[in-house]
Amino acid sequence: MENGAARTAQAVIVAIDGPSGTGKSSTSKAVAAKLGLSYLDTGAQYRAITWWMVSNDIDITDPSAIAAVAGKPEIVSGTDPAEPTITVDGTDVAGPIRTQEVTSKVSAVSAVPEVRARITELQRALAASAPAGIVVEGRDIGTTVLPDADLKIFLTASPEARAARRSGELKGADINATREALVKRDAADSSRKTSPLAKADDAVEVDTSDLTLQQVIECVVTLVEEKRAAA
Ligand SMILES: Nc1ncnc2c1ncn2[C@@H]1O[C@H](COP(=O)(O)OP(=O)(O)O)[C@@H](O)[C@H]1O
Ligand SMILES: Nc1ccn([C@@H]2O[C@H](COP(=O)(O)OP(=O)(O)O)[C@@H](O)[C@H]2O)c(=O)n1
Repeated sequence: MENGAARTAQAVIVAIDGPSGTGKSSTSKAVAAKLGLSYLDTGAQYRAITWWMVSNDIDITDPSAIAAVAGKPEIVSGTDPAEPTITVDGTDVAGPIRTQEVTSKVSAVSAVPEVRARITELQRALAASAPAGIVVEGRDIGTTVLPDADLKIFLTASPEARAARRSGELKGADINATREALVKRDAADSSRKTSPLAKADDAVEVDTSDLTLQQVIECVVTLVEEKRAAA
């Protein structure tokens, strides 16, 4: 990727991918804050376009109906890791994109190629304009969105660990139901035709099942610092 005029000499692009509950958001935010980088949660963008589809009564079982309106909503992401924001047509949707309804529909919407093309364009533009560099987290960042990233990390964790973390967040949620929903979403995200959830060949895989969040953050910070020192 070409560095724009506004970027520093050491601008660094970090791609963090992996399934739900592996620690992508928490790790990416903390690493970006610690290193003075921007931060982009690409899952929030797919959730935002899904929220718009649901709010506008688009039939999400019909990929052509989704494709026909994929260009309509204006999705804007704020990339400060201390205060990430997401708006759709000027409305703050940080809360509404986390509902059970959006979570259960996001894989179907994000499988539509026109949706991916639109969102990928936004992601590349944000990465190219981040002054000191950026940590971008998602499912296809290292493979498709930013294949020339300076560092690629693929986070994994057992379904049990991931379900325990998620049901800790969703107070009172049944752990088995949470686990099943996660595994189902992983399968949908991994099996779609257009840029599925996958580890890039040159990504460093980190199994976070038995690591604390702090250990994962330190591991990624060290990897970024090593890359910078070698550049
Ligand atoms: N290594 C870890 N050990 C324990 N809990 C973790 C770890 N990493 C993340 N968490 C917790 O698990 C939950 C899901 O993490 P999150 O960063 O949102 O994952 P993802 O973005 O991959 O879905 C959060 O509540 C987070 O605090
Ligand atoms: N780069 C990305 C990021 C998310 N997504 C989709 O968006 C959904 C929500 O992503 P997320 O990161 O918010 O999910 P959680 O891991 O936070 O539950 C995923 O299940 C994918 O369907 C994607 O297709 N590509």
